[in-house]
Amino acid sequence: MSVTAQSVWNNCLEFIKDNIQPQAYKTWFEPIIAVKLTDNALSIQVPSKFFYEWLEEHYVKILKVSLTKELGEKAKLVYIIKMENTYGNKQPFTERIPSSNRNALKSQDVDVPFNNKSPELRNPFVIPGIRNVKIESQLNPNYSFENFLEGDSNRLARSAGLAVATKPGGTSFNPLLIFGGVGLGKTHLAHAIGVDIKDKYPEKTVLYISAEKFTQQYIDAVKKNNRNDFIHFYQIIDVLIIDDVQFLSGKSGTQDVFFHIFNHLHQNGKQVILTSDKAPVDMQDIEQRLLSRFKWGLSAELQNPDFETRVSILKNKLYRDGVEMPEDIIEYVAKNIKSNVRELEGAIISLIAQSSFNKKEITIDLARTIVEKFVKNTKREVSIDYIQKIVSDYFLMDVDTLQSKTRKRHIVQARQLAMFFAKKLTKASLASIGSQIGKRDHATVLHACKTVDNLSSTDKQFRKYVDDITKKLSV
Ligand SMILES: Nc1ncnc2c1ncn2[C@@H]1O[C@H](COP(=O)(O)OP(=O)(O)OP(=O)(O)O)[C@@H](O)[C@H]1O
Repeated sequence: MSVTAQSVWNNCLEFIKDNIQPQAYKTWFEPIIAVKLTDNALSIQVPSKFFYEWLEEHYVKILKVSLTKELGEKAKLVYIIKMENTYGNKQPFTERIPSSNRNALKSQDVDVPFNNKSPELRNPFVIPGIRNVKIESQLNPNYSFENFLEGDSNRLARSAGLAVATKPGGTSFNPLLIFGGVGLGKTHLAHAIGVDIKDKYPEKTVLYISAEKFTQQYIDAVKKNNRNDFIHFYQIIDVLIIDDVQFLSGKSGTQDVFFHIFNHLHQNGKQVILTSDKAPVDMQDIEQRLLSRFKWGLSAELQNPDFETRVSILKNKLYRDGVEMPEDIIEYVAKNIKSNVRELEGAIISLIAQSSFNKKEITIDLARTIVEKFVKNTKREVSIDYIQKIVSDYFLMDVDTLQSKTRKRHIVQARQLAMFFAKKLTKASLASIGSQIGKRDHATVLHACKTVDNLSSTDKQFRKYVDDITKKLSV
């Protein structure tokens, strides 16, 4: 039987299949097409540069062993990269890697026949299209379990995190969704899990990414026609940590791609960790099928820490920073800042800074001034619900009336003001604002924002509404 590119490649595939995970085989080897066999060189066509890069980084050894078995010690592999269909042209076209490159390949020593990586393709975490962004694990080693202090408010979430870190993908906490209010430690805990997994299982690919960055990467990938590469990239991660998933609200394209990535990871026993500022039942504008996935594992809440936990967090911070502080001052701060650990830490840092810059002794009086100023100056996170409540109270109506379908002028104006402030003070998308304020579409919200802008520069009374509500919302 004559030896063809196909027959050589089939034999290689049989060998490779026996030696790697079925899913990896399916993802990285099934799409390859054997194209040509000349002398000792087998040319294979791969779907993209990213694909090529991945093979080189992860499977070069097995490729070398299998091909050497087939073609002998002088075996060489040539990649042909199939370009993606960039300009709406239905016909895909192929691009050979530059001949100079191929020649270099052929002239290389047999011991390194596969070592043909071009430097720009070295990093497997570079998604084509966002080529210069190095992703790595993105974990912050300062956010560890040791310095995430335990209390009643976070015991469940912390223990679940520890269990996941011990056996990623192997517990029923998959996904693990950590939710809670602003500054309560969601990001810290999510990192701690990732850091611990990396310590215990250095070979695992762990990736921390904010939902916002994930969305941006996806938009870029779509723009550059790299959607499939984007999906492939995320599908090979062992532990995927996505922070602030509520950001996906109203972004149906990103939700859709995340749904596919999530399913793939989950089916393959990979761990998914999510954080959110609200429980799944309270998430707005997230598709039902995705919400139901979020509920598959464990949703663990981080609540406001109690007084004792707040004191321990402060003491721990001071200890780590090597600063001593009288007990009554620590207690004063812990008593007065209750609902946000970031503010708690911020106040103590300001206190230390003030006392050292101004050479002032740390007294209760100084603590009082700082805590007052600090709390006053801290911009509170405003929710769309809160905005609707403030606006409807201001116009002496209830929220249902503000959201109703009526065209009565003063109600329409109240609704438009609520939309305007939601756009100004929250990160929600126009679509999400519209759906939360009376189930309107994004165009209505856009129109509302323009109307409020126009009216406030032409109508004195209306300007007063805007100023009054601004004041109420900034208290
Ligand atoms: N239990 C804890 N022990 C020690 N430090 C904590 C604890 N909880 C929160 N912190 C600290 O509080 C700060 C805020 O935490 P983090 O950024 O994780 O909050 P978050 O819930 O993600 O906030 P956001 O809602 O703004 O995203 C961090 O410096 C973190 O280290």
